[in-house]
Amino acid sequence: MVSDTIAAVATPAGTGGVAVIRISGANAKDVLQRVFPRDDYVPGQMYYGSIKKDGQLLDMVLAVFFRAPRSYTGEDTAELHCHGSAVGVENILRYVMECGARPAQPGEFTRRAFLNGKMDLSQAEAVCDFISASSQAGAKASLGQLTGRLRERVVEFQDVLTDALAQVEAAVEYPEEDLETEITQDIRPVLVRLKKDIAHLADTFASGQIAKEGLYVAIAGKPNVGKSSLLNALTNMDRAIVADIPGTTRDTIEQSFTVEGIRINLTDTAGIRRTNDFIEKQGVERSEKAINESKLVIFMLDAGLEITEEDQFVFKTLKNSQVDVIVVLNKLDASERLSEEAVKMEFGDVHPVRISAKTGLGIDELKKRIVDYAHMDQTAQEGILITNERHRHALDRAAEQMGDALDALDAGMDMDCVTIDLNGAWTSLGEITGKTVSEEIIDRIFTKFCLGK
Ligand SMILES: Nc1nc2c(c(=O)[nH]1)N(C=O)[C@@H](CNc1ccc(C(=O)N[C@@H](CCC(=O)O)C(=O)O)cc1)CN2
Ligand SMILES: Nc1nc2c(ncn2[C@@H]2O[C@H](COP(=O)(O)OP(=O)(O)OP(=O)(O)O)[C@@H](O)[C@H]2O)c(=O)[nH]1
Ligand SMILES: [Mg+2]
Repeated sequence: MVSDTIAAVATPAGTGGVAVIRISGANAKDVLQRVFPRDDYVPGQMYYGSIKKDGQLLDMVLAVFFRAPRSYTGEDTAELHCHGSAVGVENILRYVMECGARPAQPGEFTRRAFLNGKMDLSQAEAVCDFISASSQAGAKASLGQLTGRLRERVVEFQDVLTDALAQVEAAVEYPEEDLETEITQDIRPVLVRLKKDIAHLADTFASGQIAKEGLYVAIAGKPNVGKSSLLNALTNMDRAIVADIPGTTRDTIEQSFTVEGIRINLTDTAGIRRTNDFIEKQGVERSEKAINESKLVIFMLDAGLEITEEDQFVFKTLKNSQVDVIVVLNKLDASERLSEEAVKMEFGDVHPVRISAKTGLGIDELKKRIVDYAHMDQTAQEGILITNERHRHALDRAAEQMGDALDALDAGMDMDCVTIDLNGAWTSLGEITGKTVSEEIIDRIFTKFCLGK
């Protein structure tokens, strides 16, 4: 494959300790030779020296050359490790372009790595996810994929399919030998098992989403129960205005924090109640929207008050939106008029967390309850978590096609039908590794990358 030579700054824009310029393509060595002349470069060895243009010093740098295919992209690649000066880097990059490279497009280095077989599509996507990970859990999930664990699993699935297909094809080819019954008996359990494994992997998407994006949690309750105080206590910030006036919070307030490496995206909402106030009404609508967009809602009650119609109104809203709920009894530092029994009588078999947003009592326990919830649907197999909608879709589709194949088998349909479904499942799986995706999809994936990657 002939490819032109691309270059870009691989490190973030601006001032830094060191900035790296990366050059990749058939002419990478020529370009390097011109900006950083040497007799030869031992691949992988770093050399210290100057970059001079028309006798004028641009920077003192470290340079390294990697020979194809032993590089990140699989092409000849050179790197210039410059001082992290915005002006200096600009000068060197311009010089590199003048010496025969052209600016790389976003994701173009990794795209070349993919096209040269250095990694599959799931690994390339994981590179992007790892860079933008905002929590330990997200970093861990993407790093697992980056090292090829998802690819290996998918290839395992495909190998099973390939074997099954070979057997089915034997039955098609020698119909007179009545192999069909025998083969059906042989492969049926294998296919059932495979379908289950594929579906199981797809199911890790719920946990994968939490790892990647964080868990979306809203705080809901009638006005003045202490929702904003709880947002401040959980995030350890003075983020939301707190006042002893019902209806203080008008708009939703979002703030993220992490517990045990899991990102929690918390939304404080306006107290929900029936109101004729125009602004408050819109606040309530936004609260309902925030609740619908959350997986988990902290339903807050004031322990100093009996349950009121307003509390029941909030609870009804939560029931309607079918979110999971943690009930919290707040203001326990002040008084306790509301008993746990009364709460259970009203709202069912909940285990309220007893807190004081003011003193911090019970906040750690509440955090633990939230983290336990995040771990609840942990169905990870061998630590692989699906974090990408595209991958989940492909797995769902493959599981569906496996189901179709089994139905065809059980209905005693023509073996050709089984072959079509199994081939379909194989193709769906191939979308994850990139074996069976269109150019457009590959384009779409790589243009989302950052420049220099
Ligand atoms: N300076 C620098 N640091 C970096 C990168 C880079 O491109 N440059 N990477 C970019 O993302 C990551 C490391 N990824 C890399 C992956 C493969 C190869 C590579 O040269 N592979 C060859 C040879 C392996 C070997 O010598 O054992 C190969 O696969 O054949 C280099 C970097 C993170 N750190
Ligand atoms: N004693 C005590 N007071 C609290 C506690 N939490 C909140 N408060 C007080 O209750 C009042 C209302 O608190 P907020 O946090 O503004 O309540 P809110 O639910 O956000 O109210 P709205 O935004 O109006 O819906 C304030 O005066 C807080 O100081 C608590 O744990 N104990
Ligand atoms: Mg508030």
